[in-house]
Amino acid sequence: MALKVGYVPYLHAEPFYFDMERRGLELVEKLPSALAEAAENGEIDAGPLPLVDGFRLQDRFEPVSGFGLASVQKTGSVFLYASQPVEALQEARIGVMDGASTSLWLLKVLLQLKYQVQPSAYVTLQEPHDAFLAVGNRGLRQRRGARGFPQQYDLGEAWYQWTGLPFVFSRWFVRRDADARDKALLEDTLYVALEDGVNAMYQLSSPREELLMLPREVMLYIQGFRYFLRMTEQRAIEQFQHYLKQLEEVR
Ligand SMILES: C=C(O[C@@H]1C=C(C(=O)O)C=C[C@H]1O)C(=O)O
Repeated sequence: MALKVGYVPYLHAEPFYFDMERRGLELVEKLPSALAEAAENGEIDAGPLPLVDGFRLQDRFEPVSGFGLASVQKTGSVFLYASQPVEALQEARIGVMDGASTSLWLLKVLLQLKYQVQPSAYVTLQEPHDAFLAVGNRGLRQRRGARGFPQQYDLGEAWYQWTGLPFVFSRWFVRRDADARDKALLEDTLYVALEDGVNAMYQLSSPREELLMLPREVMLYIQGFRYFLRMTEQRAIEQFQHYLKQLEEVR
């Protein structure tokens, strides 16, 4: 049986899927925030799970080598837009775009521990809000700003300025009891992704109209990510876990 793989419909995730359908893997579209549940209830066997969700699924899912997604110095698509400077967001209501999971925890860590402000609530975008978190392709489309919210912060950049580290958003996981040959196939398609998937994004000849991006902008955006997690990214994960623990303690 072909593995069912969670497909995140974001531009920066496209390299991962470059070789998958051709090799017989079945893609199931999911926002990052829906991947963990889909993994738990058997809708998918593998996928780039948000870092925070990966922590709690480790008994049934194992990492696929070092594959994952990290921003190096900034994301270009994970933004907080605010009506006032971030230091003034004490008691503010923060809207959160569908899809956010680890990025929401990154926002909480930054607000409470870096900027020392405690918002009053995290709400949906349909409810009134003083600031909001944008991710994925909607974040990309709004990269030049959001009307009514003059302050804009790239969360990957805020994290990098604070820690000097990249930020890890997701890691590839596969069901521990999946067939060994299926696991090997998945891993191999991800190695192809690292080379050919990323290269394909560097060699686009036409603009991505829906995202208002020229080929060169796509290239620069993709260059801002790492698709394989090494020592520095591992240290970044540990640093983030340390802050998540601190967040629990101050609550
Ligand atoms: C870098 C981004 O991060 C995405 C957001 C994630 C999350 O919030 O859990 C997980 C993986 C990424 O696909 C983005 O949205 O641009």
